[in-house]
Amino acid sequence: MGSCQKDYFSSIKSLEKLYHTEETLLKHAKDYSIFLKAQIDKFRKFIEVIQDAHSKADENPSAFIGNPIDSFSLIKRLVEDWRITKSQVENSNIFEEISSRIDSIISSEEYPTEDELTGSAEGFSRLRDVYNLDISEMASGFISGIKMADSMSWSDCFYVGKKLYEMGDYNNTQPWIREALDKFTKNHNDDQDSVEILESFTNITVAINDLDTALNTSERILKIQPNHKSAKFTKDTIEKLSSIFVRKSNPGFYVRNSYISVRDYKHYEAVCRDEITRSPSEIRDLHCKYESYRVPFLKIAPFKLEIINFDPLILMFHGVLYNSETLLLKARSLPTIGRSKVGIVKSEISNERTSHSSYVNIRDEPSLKNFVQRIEDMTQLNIDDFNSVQVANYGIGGHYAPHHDHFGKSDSYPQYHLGDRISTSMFYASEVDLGGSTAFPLLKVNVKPVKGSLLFWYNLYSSGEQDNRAMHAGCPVTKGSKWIFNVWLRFKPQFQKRKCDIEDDSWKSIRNTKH
Ligand SMILES: O=C(O)CCC(=O)C(=O)O
Ligand SMILES: [Fe+2]
Repeated sequence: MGSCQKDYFSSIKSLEKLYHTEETLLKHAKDYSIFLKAQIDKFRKFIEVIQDAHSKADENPSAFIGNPIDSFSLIKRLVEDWRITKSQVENSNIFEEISSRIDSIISSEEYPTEDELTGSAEGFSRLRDVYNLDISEMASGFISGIKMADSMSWSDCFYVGKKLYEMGDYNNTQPWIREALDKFTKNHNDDQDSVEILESFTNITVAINDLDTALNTSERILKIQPNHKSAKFTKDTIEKLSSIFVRKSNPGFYVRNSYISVRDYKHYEAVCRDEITRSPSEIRDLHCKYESYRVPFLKIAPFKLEIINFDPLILMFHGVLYNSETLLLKARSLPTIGRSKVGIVKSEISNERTSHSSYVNIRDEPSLKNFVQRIEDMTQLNIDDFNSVQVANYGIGGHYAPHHDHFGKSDSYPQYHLGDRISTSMFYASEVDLGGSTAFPLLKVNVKPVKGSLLFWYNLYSSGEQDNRAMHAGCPVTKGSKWIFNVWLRFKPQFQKRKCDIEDDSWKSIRNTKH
């Protein structure tokens, strides 16, 4: 041993040194156990929160996730919280088994992606915009005055804000971040653990130019850590700036999606909210009737027809879709259903239209023979060239911004020789719990979905000119899910069916589009 011998046992001093070494080890061990305990407490809390949510859903999971708050929380938990939990478990090296189990779920193909969380947050902002919802109310689980879910946590609200920020929707970012901060402040004391969170609040509020909030959070950080560099920098900069400029408490810029031309969009939103409606004299002559169109079969079972608008004609036929037909069309659409696209020639995914859709070839389905016949009976149009039904499904916050079903100016659409889309026949294939109506902004008409009914309208004047008054939209779905089946018939095969005016009556567009 020679010179290597430390002779600890012979030296109190040396033993004392060892004692201190062990003391340090012990401290490390304690730190480690505190860390583990904190991890376990966090983990337990995480389990409790999810367990809590699941026990409420046990009886009827589909009703539970059928509202925007719970469905957002579910996706957020899957996309964010489970990933974080997984990495915490991994780091502690203790739960390798659990980690690999979680991993196999997280990496499975069905697992929601970041895009889903983004889409869900975007739906939130749309609901708020279109229905003028109050964010605090939403965050406490209320939508349009109805209690739909438990309160959202501060981090749920923060993630909504963060996602909206990433999407460039800065105007909607601020209220969510402020709501998150309010919740965080109510439920936490400012201590060392808060610093990182307050930093995130500071960063995002600086980014959206909400400098009042950024100043508040950096001052709070400095109370906990007086030498915190970036908080100091932020505070100093804001104070310097405000000695030069008058500080605004609102974000200094306003960005929304490019398809929103503000005036028309505001008008459409007001029609969705039933804030803009027709006057009593405009609706005076509307009525319901039994209609058999001189078809012998319909004499026995006439259509229940509701006239929604006279010019342009909008009709609603009630009780014209059987459950068996709904199930069949949905089932046939499922293998190919995907995110809806817009544009006829070069169609692409857009947040103008946030639904899923696909086409089903009805000529392949002998059991849809009556369904096809019914379309002919209702529309009184020629259906020889119609072969496929578009099946579309909207989730919460899903919508279709105002648009025309006619082809616009393009002459390169499919089967051009058949002419433009003369009419739309749209079946409502589900009840929608809240929202999801079909709005005709220029006509101030807002039709609520009724399962099993068909909404019919013309997109062209009888002269064949495009009738722009028929502009329409699918208002965002607030609760539940919306299914529709679309049938578009073409102009040219109707030459013997719809009396064709020689006069170009497109001037009506100009006269009737004022609002
Ligand atoms: O969802 C709606 O109510 C409207 C759908 C629509 O306009 C379309 O699919 O072209
Ligand atoms: Fe449409």
